[in-house]
Amino acid sequence: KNDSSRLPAGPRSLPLLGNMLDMKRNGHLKLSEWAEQYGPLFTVRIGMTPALVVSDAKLMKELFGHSAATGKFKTITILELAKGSYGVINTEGEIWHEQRQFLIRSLINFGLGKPTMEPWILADVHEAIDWMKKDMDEHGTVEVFKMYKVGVINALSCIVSGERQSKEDQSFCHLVDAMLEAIQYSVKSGLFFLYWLKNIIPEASGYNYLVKTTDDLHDYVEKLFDTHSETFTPGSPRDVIDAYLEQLHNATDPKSSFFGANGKKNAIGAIMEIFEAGLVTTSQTLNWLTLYLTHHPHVQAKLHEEIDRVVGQNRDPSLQDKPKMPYTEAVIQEILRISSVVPLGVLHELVNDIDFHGYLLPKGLLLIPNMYHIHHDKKIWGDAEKFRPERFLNEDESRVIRSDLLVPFQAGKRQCLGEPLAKDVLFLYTAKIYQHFHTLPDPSNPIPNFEYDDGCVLATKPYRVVVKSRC
Ligand code: HEM
Repeated sequence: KNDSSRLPAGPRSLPLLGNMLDMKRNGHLKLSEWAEQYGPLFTVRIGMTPALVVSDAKLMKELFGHSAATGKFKTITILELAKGSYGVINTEGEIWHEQRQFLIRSLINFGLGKPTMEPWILADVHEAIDWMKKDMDEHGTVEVFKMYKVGVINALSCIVSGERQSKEDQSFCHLVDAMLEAIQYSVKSGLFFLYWLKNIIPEASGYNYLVKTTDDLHDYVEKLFDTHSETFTPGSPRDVIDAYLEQLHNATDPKSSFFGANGKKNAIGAIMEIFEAGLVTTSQTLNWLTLYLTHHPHVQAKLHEEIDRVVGQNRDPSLQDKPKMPYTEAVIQEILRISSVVPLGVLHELVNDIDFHGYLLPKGLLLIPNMYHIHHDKKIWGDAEKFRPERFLNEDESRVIRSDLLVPFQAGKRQCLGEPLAKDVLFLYTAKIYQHFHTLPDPSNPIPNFEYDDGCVLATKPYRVVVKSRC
């Protein structure tokens, strides 16, 4: 039954475009404004399609935990990025379930939470430190984002293909970057939500660019796959790609999502998604971290004090130090809250009608998790716009408070599967970079700019900092 009359009220919308004009720039701020006006559940229209906006963490967890909420909104990225609905992010139903379980298992088998992972990540941080010193000597300031991106892509590559990218050859990083840039552009142009724009303005909407960058990344990953298959020995997988090859090799049931040509498409889709979903989110979180720490010297000083006390200067930080470093953890949690790099999460679509808090939510309804609002709601956080890690510490600052209201990885059945990896990378980078450096404002640009480039991901404006060695 498709009865949208039982949806909660929301702002008035235009025919054909719905509320898209209001949401075109900084849509998350508009949705936050509407949440103040209409409350935790309200309806907007993406083009002609109704979407329920959920602006309360508890309701969001409840709704996204429902199995009917595991469908996906068919954005341009779903239709183009994995060349159809393949992989994990872009699939639904049995295929999604099978692929998600397999990817989680493979990530665990090849690194996640394993002692082998830590030296890989630390090797990249050491390299980032050398780069920063070099950049500093040559230019007097450093663009940290460049280093963070290379480091994160290497951490992901180690698990996926067992290889690190050489710092001289950043071709893979550029491919992922170009595709992510194309997605950001498609959000700004409206194409991301209004797929039909591709037929009217394929160039101006960024459609042609999106197809090209997606094809380039797809071809690169496919080649990686094919090269792996030349040296792969069944029964001895070396990394995530080998694990897929093994699974494809053993798939005999034509109904399996690992079988035949579709099996390979799912595998390539999933590998592309690890980089698409993991790179920009994690590296932008680190980028925000350095921006905030640089312009909040008292927070940086407290972080330095904790690192010096627990780790000292004679060894690398380790994940085992985490429980003894509540301030470092609180800084990371506060960055995840204040930057909200994925401000509206990923849009889902209901696969069945459901009753929810007195409303009949129809099949096909889009679901928007208003995470930015949840993280910036003054009723919850008080001084929400202030960077204050202490909000995540108990009174004597000896223990981290884990808040149910912090939901950067979304919630429910499709919650980010890279969360543990992202958290390890964030911890080791923060502890190692700030063990080694003070970061200070660029003297030629000393006023902090916390504005962002809008899109699926909130990116900092480009900035540079001065780094000063502490050892
Ligand atoms: C700070 C870093 C990260 C943030 C903020 C983040 C955030 C998110 C969010 C909001 C979702 C949507 C969940 C949903 O649809 O319910 C998601 C999904 C996903 N993320 Fe992450 N992510 C991060 C890092 C990573 C990393 C490092 C990986 C790599 C393994 C990754 C892989 C994925 C995948 C494969 C999905 C799709 C899950 C599914 O549809 O079942 N993410 N992420």
